Amino acid sequence: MPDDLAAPERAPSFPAPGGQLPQHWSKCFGCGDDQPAGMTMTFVAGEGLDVTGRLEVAKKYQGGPGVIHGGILTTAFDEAQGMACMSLGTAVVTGHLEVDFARPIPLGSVLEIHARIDGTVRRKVYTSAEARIVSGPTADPDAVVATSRALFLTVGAEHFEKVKNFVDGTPSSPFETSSV
Ligand SMILES: CCCCCCCC/C=C\CCCCCCCC(=O)SCCNC(=O)CCNC(=O)[C@H](O)C(C)(C)COP(=O)(O)OP(=O)(O)OC[C@H]1O[C@@H](n2cnc3c(N)ncnc32)[C@H](O)[C@@H]1OP(=O)(O)O
Repeated sequence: MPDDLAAPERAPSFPAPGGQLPQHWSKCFGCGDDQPAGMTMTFVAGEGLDVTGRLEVAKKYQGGPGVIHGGILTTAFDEAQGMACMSLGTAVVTGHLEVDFARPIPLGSVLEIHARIDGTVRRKVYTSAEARIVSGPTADPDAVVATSRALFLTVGAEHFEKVKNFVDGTPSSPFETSSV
């Protein structure tokens, strides 16, 4: 974490504390409602540059016997820390993300992930988050079961220009075929 972190303003477009965040993209695997395979995470704004996300740990997310797959948990952190960046009012993408898995997370549990912006340097947005099991098997809202740190980069609309024709998984341009 750099020493010269700036503390950004909360964007006026960010929901009031306790308010539900909109999906950032309906086909997103993490939060979209137009993504049948997705995790349908939901998010509530915190008091500052932070959010609390919720994930129901479905059977299909199994990695080891009875527990969440580490990649799914990593995805949940990516989504939560990205959604915290919504408080800046600009689009971001993940540059780097690391996770510490502290406790097993059983299938059937409900996770809450509290994620925040720690500060910014130019386009770099430093974030962190913790996960807790708030209901279901082994629930203990005081116990942190995993933590994450991630670096996001703010991007403009041009970042998505080259890939925008692939949103439905069917390349239409420049290849004009779905076999590519
Ligand atoms: C995703 C949809 C967003 C929709 C937006 C709606 C608005 C809502 C807002 C918010 C909600 C968002 C919710 C999202 C949740 C999910 C997010 C994901 O999963 S995103 C997919 C995975 N990530 C990628 O696909 C990136 C692929 N990588 C790239 O495109 C580039 O590498 C990119 C943009 C990350 C950086 O490339 P450069 O050319 O723009 O920037 P350079 O000049 O290389 O770096 C700028 C600074 O960042 C540092 N930097 C870059 N990458 C770094 C890294 N990996 N580690 C450390 N530093 C890094 C560099 O050292 C440089 O630092 P110095 O300013 O010079 O100090």
